[in-house]
Amino acid sequence: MGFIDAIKERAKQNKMTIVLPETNDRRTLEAASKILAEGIADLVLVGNKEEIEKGADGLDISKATIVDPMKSDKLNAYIDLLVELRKNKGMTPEKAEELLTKDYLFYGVTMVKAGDADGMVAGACHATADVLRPSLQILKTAPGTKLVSAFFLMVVPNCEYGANGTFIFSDAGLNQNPNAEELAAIASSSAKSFELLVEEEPIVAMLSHSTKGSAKHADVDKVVEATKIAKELYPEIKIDGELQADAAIVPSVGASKAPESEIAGKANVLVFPDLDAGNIGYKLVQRLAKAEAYGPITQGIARPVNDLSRGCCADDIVGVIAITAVQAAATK
Ligand SMILES: CC(C)(COP(=O)(O)OP(=O)(O)OC[C@H]1O[C@@H](n2cnc3c(N)ncnc32)[C@H](O)[C@@H]1OP(=O)(O)O)[C@@H](O)C(=O)NCCC(=O)NCCS
Ligand SMILES: CC(=O)OP(=O)(O)O
Repeated sequence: MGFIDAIKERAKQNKMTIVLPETNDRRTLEAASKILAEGIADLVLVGNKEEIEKGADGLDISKATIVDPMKSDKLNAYIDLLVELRKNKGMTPEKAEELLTKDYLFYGVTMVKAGDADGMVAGACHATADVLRPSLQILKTAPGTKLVSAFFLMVVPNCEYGANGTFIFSDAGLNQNPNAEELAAIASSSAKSFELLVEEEPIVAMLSHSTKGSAKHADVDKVVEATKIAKELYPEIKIDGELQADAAIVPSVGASKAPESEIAGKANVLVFPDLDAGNIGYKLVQRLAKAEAYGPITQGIARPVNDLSRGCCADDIVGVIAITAVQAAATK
């Protein structure tokens, strides 16, 4: 069974409730109809009932719960919750009502915070910052986590590298220029996410344009330092760096460029030095190698809220909803 089919089966066995706020997006409604037909999760669609039903013409979304913020009997409780959580940041009841009724992302995240949904998926028609900012502000980080980061679960067809072509690419969505400590934290979270979602041992490569001193630059020094920190803080993780991408995943290149490394040539978790590299890298593999790309999946938020690329298709949304359900079940 392939990666995403295995995730769907796991989601079906422990059904979670996922909220979808982008109900004006046809791909989201198509994904909703597939999720409900396959029994992968229970869904809450946020928006005006008539408009959603019109947008879903020809699709069966009858098993979804539709919540209209303007008519919701929870609105006052959510206003109070938002004010309580953000009063130090200037949140007033008026602002909270405006956010909750006009911005469905805020309504969805607040539902998750209140325990009325287990997770949220959005981003088909909102930029990543607009999806992640309310999530970070309202849900905050999981216990024991300081840094939230975001990865793509990549499934590359006909690929012998990684875990039969399955990889985590991290951080490909959130932290723009992580320092060495932050890169080490991203490596640790990504290893845990790989274990949870792929159910295989993570083998982590800290990527660079240099392999074991082949190039000299401050950017290389950052990755070397991050690798040192990660090895000290997380001795249980199989990790090495700095490695170029070919040395990280291709056994013959790893053996030639980094013969002492136990990781080189075997990596399945690729930690990129910054968001430029991670985001550009995932999109190239997705488009040129025709890989499935699920994400950006967040790690380290108290409850799962996951993002999408605006270039996604309905099946990508189905995959991210199933992944969100598995993350939610693991933390419930
Ligand atoms: C996600 C993002 C919007 C956060 O931006 P920001 O400017 O830090 O936002 P804010 O300052 O409003 O922060 C919001 C809250 O999140 C917290 N936060 C921000 N980044 C965080 C992180 N990585 N981990 C944990 N908390 C974080 C802040 O501490 C803040 O908390 P507070 O409001 O309670 O004090 C920003 O990192 C971003 O734009 N990233 C790039 C996204 C992107 O364009 N990706 C490319 C396409 S996938
Ligand atoms: C993940 C990502 O790059 O998102 P978008 O394509 O929407 O900018």
